[in-house]
Amino acid sequence: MNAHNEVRVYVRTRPTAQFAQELIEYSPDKQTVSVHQRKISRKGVLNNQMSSRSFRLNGVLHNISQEDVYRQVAHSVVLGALEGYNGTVMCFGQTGAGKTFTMTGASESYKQRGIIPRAIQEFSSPQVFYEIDNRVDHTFSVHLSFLEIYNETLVDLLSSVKGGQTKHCGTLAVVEEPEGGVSVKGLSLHPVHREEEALNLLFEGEMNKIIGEHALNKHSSRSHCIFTVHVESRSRTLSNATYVTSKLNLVDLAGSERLSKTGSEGQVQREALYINKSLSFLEQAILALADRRREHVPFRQSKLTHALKDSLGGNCNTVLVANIYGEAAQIEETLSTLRFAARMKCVCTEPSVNKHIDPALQVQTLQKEIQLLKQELSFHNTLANRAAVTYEDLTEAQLAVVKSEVQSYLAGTLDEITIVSIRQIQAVFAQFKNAFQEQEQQLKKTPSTLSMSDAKESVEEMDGENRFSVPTSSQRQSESPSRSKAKKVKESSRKNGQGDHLTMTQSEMEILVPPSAAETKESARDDAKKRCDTPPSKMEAFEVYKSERGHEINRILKENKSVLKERLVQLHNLTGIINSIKRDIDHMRSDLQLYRDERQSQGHLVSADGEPVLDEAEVTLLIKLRGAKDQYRQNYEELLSTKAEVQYCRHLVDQCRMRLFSEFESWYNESFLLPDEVLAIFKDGGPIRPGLVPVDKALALEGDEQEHAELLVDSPSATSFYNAYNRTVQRRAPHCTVSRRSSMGTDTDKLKSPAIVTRRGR
Ligand SMILES: Nc1ncnc2c1ncn2[C@@H]1O[C@H](COP(=O)(O)OP(=O)(O)OP(=O)(O)O)[C@@H](O)[C@H]1O
Repeated sequence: MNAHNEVRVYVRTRPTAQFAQELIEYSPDKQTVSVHQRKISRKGVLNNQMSSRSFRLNGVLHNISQEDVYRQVAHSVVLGALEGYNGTVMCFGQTGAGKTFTMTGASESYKQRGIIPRAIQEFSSPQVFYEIDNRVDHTFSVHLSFLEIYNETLVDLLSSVKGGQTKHCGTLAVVEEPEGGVSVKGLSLHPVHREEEALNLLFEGEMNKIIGEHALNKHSSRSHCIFTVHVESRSRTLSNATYVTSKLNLVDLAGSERLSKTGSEGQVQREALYINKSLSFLEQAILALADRRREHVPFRQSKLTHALKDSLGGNCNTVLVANIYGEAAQIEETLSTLRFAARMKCVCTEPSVNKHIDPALQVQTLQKEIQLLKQELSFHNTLANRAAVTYEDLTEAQLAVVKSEVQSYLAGTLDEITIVSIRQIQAVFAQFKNAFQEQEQQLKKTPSTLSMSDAKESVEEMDGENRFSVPTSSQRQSESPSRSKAKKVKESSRKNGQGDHLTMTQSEMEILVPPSAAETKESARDDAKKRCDTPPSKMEAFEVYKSERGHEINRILKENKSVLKERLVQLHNLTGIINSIKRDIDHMRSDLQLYRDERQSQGHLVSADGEPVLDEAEVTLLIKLRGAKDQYRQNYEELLSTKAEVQYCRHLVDQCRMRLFSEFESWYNESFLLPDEVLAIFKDGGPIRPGLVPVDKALALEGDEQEHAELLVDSPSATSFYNAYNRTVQRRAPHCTVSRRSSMGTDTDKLKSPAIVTRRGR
């Protein structure tokens, strides 16, 4: 089938003994009809001059059998319908010219059967009816409908037949389909499985047609009739959900006639008026369709044109048979019919297969596909030795794990989130989004109840013996002994005068080992009773925590801080001493040089043998210089050792602090924030354990800087800042990371480093 088709047009003459050879001439190639007429003078009298008009068509059907007519006209259209193309075969012409004979044929003679019974037969064999069970690739379902348009009224010619399917009840109406075609609402569709069933319906409909008698035809059809074969074809083997539909419209139009010629009156005359009117609208529609510049085609002017909308100019293979008389007496009507045929030939259609997708079947197909792909994935996972991954929706417990991991990651206590599936990735991103939105909400909601000065007071309250500070790297670097010396030495002697060793006994080290799941569960249960509707502020809670559950780690932290301060003082003192020695050395060197210059000017530096000569004063100076250098070296070594200890002390302090904050955060969450359902999924050995909570929130409690405190108070969950801070700390000192996944045993080993042991011994 072409993508772009012209309507095929044939002319068929009704057999007659008085064929007007001088007026109607068929070319030898049987594709052109020429009509010759005597000219009529101005006075209305015929003269001997002839006028001719030629019409080029697709074929002339003159004196040929019904079988040949079917082969030439309808066969390809019927086959197209089986392939999914819509098709229309339409007979047009003067009353009695042979339209019904062409379309339906003589019902009493099998040989003279027309296009409709032959098309039915073609459907029946071999493709559709008979071999319906034998065909392995496609199944067809065929339905028939028979519509009559009488005086602009739609009539279902098969309404009396049982077994029809009607989508809508009520009066018949032509309706536009969403996909662009048209259908007749309320018209019954009759499923057929055998040729005979189909023929029965045809004949039943024929019987119901309205027929009138007039001068030209004893059994004249007084209406337009559209016999439609609806075909649906589905693949038996393909798992895709597409199916193909088509409809084959076989149209027997009412006769075009001049009222004077039919000699009709009354009812028949009124019918003729309707018929002429609708045929005139058909002509107008054809004219519009043939003119490609016309955007609007007046299909809705009549029921006929509206019902034939997608048969005339749509995606349809359309064929017109123009039925004419051969007699001279009908030459005017013949000419008129041929003009109509010529216009129709200019109409183009765009045949295309009507593919549809069955939504239910598509869902089934996709489900099967998904199942197969899941199996494929599992198979590849097994081959690649990957852990078993499920590709189903995440359960609530799995979602809770994801949430916990994301929180830990944001808090910096988890280095990475292991990706296992797309669903998990989506859940992770959803959690990131949630976290972000929560923070945004909290920032919006939090009233600025505390001013900077209030915050400062709060910080100062926290400051003192129990105040924790995590110094930033820059702070550490800038914390020179000269700056903090006086203050820290005083503080150190006043508050931490108990000794200069790091107090890490075995029992204390155990505190740094993370609690077992059972212990944590127990403690969470104990603390659950502390829950109340409004959780206490974190600052209050932190104070309570330090004095109760976090007492031991807090004590160790304080002790380590005091040792750190001592070391810093030592470092500062040593730096002062070294600088002072260095200055002495420089002075001695310049004194020595001056002395040597003086002696050289007196010429006493070298003996007669050329050996350098030293006097007593110079020797004394040199001995002093060497002594100063030795001192310098010793102090410098001590300085290096003290620096290492300071660094290590800082690490311990950081670690203790992180631990304190982290455990406080867990305790706070479990005691006041986490709902019972979430706590319920904290199971022994399960992936979610108390303690996998953001350290950033705990860090928010530290009070070294006013800014920290303000953010903390105004927005305890303003974690972005602290996340960034925490990450920086982690980057700079990765071993300080508090991670539930890292072995705390390793951290404990670090606390026992030889440097400290050596220091303790001193
Ligand atoms: N090609 C033909 N061969 C034999 N008989 C024919 C042929 N064409 C028409 N006839 C006969 O002519 C008569 C009128 O034909 P038909 O009823 O098909 O005309 P029609 O165009 O359908 O008329 P109407 O528009 O009034 O219904 C019928 O008796 C039919 O058998």
